[in-house]
Amino acid sequence: MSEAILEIENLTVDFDGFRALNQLTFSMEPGELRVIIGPNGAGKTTFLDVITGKTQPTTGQVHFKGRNTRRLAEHQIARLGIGRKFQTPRVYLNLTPRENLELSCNTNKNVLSTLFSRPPGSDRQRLNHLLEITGLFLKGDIQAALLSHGEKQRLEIGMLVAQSPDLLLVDEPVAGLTDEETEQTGNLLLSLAESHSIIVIEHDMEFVRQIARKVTVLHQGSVLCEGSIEAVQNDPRVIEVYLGESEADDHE
Ligand SMILES: Nc1ncnc2c1ncn2[C@@H]1O[C@H](COP(=O)(O)OP(=O)(O)OP(=O)(O)O)[C@@H](O)[C@H]1O
Repeated sequence: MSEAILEIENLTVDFDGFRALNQLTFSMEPGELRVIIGPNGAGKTTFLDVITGKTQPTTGQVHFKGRNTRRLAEHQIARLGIGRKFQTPRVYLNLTPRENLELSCNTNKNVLSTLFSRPPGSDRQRLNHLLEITGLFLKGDIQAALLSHGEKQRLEIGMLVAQSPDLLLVDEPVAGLTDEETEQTGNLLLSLAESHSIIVIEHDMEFVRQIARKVTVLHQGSVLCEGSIEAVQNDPRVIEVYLGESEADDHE
């Protein structure tokens, strides 16, 4: 078995006395596409926040590619090879998808030099490849403002990939998307999974079924169970946790 790309031991995060993560232990192999689910407040976002260095754990360790990230700042962790996609797309709306991707490929360049110089051949090939895998090749030269919400989401995933991270963290990528856009985003993540390790947080179970190989269920800041989507959905502990949540919703 190869060395884990991400190894997390006994992670605890306390916010003013509230325990958001509780002795959480998690491990992931290189090349895995792991989906994390869990009811509201289970700690999913906090989990990503600790991996990226945005939140410091109260206790516990995160090792990325064998390196303890404890004393590293957010930008240093990003540079080690962790890229994060937030829920809302953050693309430059007045630039084209191609220009957005080019800026991300070369973070040393600024907007003006990107707009006024032609990229060398190898970069052009890479940009074309990114436009192809995100399904934006035919829209590569229109203003990004004209893209649909789903296309903007895929563009932002492409921008993340342009920075060549080893591990992609993707938070609720299909919230607010149509069924067709959801499927396209799923296909994009599946094709990226051939060459990246990916963690996806998602509530949409249809989408989870489309992409998931292994699912981790979080509950009250700890791992409740892990396994295939079928195993997890039939696990009585998971059923109980989700039933409890929908009963609470009914009483709101
Ligand atoms: N900065 C903070 N200060 C205090 N409590 C916080 C803070 N951040 C998160 N929490 C609490 O920690 C718990 C876990 O939050 P988190 O956002 O990680 O859950 P989640 O699983 O991502 O939930 P959701 O699915 O609703 O996004 C929640 O009860 C939340 O209110």
